[in-house]
Amino acid sequence: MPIAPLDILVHASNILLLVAYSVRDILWLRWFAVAAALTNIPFFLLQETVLWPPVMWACVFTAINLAQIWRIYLQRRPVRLTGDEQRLYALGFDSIRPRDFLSLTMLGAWEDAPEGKRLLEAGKPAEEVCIAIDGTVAMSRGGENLGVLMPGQLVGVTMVLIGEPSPVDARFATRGRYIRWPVGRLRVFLDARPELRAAVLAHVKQDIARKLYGTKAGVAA
Ligand SMILES: Nc1ncnc2c1ncn2[C@@H]1O[C@@H]2COP(=O)(O)O[C@H]2[C@H]1O
Repeated sequence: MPIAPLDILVHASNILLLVAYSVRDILWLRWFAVAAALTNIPFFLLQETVLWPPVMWACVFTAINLAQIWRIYLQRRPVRLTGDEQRLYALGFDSIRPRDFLSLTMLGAWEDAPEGKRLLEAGKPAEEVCIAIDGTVAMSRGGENLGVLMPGQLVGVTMVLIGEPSPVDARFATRGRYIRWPVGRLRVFLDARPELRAAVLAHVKQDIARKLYGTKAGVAA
């Protein structure tokens, strides 16, 4: 059976669609789907009576696929961390994927701290969890010095976990720089991302264990 020249477009389009359904990467699937639709459109346009409905639907599918392709490229962009983020990442967050880590830091706010800046007030609940990347944080209770937290250690996390007011004051013993996350926003954010939540909780457990046993990254008296 001879193949009409215009029918070649339909065959080519369906072969492209076949390839689209065979690939495993969603990005390639969408590119082949776009190619299939664009190959098919001239077939409908070149009929004696132009077949507008399939042309219109092919355009709709192509637009959706192109928008999704754009989104996938944005998601797959290499992650670039700022100086602060790189420093924090190196301070013990390297078990978290850089892209997840970036979304976590974007939720927080970076601040410079003068010496004496208070992060926790005895008797008040911790509303924020903080981590210094520079400077040390001294803890005290009733004037008694309880030790210092080093850069990379969480400040306020045990209070957040047990839901009780802080028994200690925590203040920067030196000038420093730190990131802070409001507890409420952090909870909502992590509840929607179970994998990242598990990774963050693993990090929290390690942090608490180090504080408990006073390892080199733990509380220094
Ligand atoms: N009674 C205490 N004695 C010594 N350190 C404490 C005491 N209570 C709390 N801390 C420390 O103070 C820190 C405040 O931040 P975290 O809750 O992350 O972890 C807390 C502990 O490391």
